[in-house]
Amino acid sequence: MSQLNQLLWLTLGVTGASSAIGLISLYTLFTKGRKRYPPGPPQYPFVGNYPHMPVGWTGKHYAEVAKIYGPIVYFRVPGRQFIVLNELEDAVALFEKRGNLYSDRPHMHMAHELANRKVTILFTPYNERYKQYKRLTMSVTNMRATIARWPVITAEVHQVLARLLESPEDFREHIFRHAVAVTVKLVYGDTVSGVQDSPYPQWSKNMAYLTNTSSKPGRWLVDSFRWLAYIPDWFPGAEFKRVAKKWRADLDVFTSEPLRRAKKRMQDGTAQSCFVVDQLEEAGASLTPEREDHIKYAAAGMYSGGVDSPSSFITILLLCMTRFQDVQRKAHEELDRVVGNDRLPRMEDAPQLRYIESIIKEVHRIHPVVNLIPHATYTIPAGASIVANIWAFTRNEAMYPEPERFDPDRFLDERAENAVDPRQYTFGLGRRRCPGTVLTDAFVMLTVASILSVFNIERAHDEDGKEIIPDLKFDDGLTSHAQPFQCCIVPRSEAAAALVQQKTE
Ligand code: HEM
Repeated sequence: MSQLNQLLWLTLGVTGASSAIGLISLYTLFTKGRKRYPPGPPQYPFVGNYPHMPVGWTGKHYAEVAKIYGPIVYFRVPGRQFIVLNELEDAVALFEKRGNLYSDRPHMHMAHELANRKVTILFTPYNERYKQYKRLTMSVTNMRATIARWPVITAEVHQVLARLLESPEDFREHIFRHAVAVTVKLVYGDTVSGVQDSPYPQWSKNMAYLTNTSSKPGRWLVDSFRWLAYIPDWFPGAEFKRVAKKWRADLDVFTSEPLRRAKKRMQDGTAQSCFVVDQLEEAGASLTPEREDHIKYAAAGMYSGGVDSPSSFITILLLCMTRFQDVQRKAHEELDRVVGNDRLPRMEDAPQLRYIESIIKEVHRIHPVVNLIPHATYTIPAGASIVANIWAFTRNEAMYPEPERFDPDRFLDERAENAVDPRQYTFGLGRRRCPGTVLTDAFVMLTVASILSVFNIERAHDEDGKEIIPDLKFDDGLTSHAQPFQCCIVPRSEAAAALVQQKTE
């Protein structure tokens, strides 16, 4: 049901009971104290800046608003306040230099309470429980642990190359399953590649949908009007409560079932070393329910974060390769020079693959997978969302001249001095910065180098034989994805295809 319909139903069914006094006090709330805050669009009575805030996580919109009101923009909607930072220095000053005050998460009632996401690391407030999750997560994703798992990642990369050879038209699904396979292997020690009826990809899809939809700004009236949470499930317009109930159940399966399976393999003596097995073994007889709970949710945080963002990123990179064929040609030249034609790329090649690395940086910049990053503050206005507009940082002309141009050379030639590596902020800033950066860099580098080493990413043709040049178009989720596009993934040579077959026979 559309938001407008929800509003109508709820207004008829419930708001009818609210008194004029309630409306007057809301209006007062909106109009008083306005001067203390940064500039922003004028607020309307009762709804504040609702009309200025599109549903969804679109950084470009807020960058446009910043052209009118300046780099720090203030918005207010009933029950919530947002300060959007459009310049990198401001985000560094708050999230990094004053991290003790700006590392909480804004409270989104639908996501946190009704769907129960408050127990998972991405949504957890900045407290002791969060610190336990982070410590456990970093034990898998730090540099040493990542290097120790290079063989696992490499074996999975060979698997995805084989899938792309078999059915290149399903490239999106293959890339998604590749991210699931790597993450599930590292976190739960279970195998996804080659298992036809593996439930892990579907659980990941459910979780990505839940994360993106439950947290969509402006999507849920209950985020602004918390009293709506108390209306009964059967009430007209209470569809959101039924949705939330389903999401709670999905979240429970997503967090509990992979752990239960790992414990079963431990009992059967077939468990492989991985995050949960190592942690449960280390705790041994002294495992408390609280510690098991921390392990369970730290694992689920990685299972969730390790799939949607990396697979979206690699898909966007393939979109860019389809569109920018000259860039792909230069990548092929580098791979032929560094890796040659008689083997597949290895992790050890990474330091020599400087052009591939600059493509990865440019893909992070041209469309950051996470456009807007919300933290919350304990300072005035307490509980307000302080949102880093990552998309706006990528369009800063002092760092990136001609920012709309896709040009990996900006990180290699004389412009490199000012071109801040976008990974410094596309993974977030400060204490909540993504714990998966090192792991992502290794995973992405080997996957991308291997795909480009074996395949040409060519443009599809329409029925008149004309090349289809895909547009750079994306959805507005918390994790943003490329809209559907066509490309043809073709082996560069028979020898390249044979290399893949040898590795996976
Ligand atoms: C292209 C790949 C990735 C991108 C662009 C990305 C981006 C992000 C961003 C922007 C945040 C929020 C940071 C903040 O609030 O300041 C985040 C959080 C997180 N990411 Fe990633 N991420 C990626 C890969 C991964 C991987 C591979 C893992 C698996 C370990 C992971 C696990 C997490 C977790 C657990 C959090 C929550 C951290 C918190 O709330 O404190 N991410 N990520």
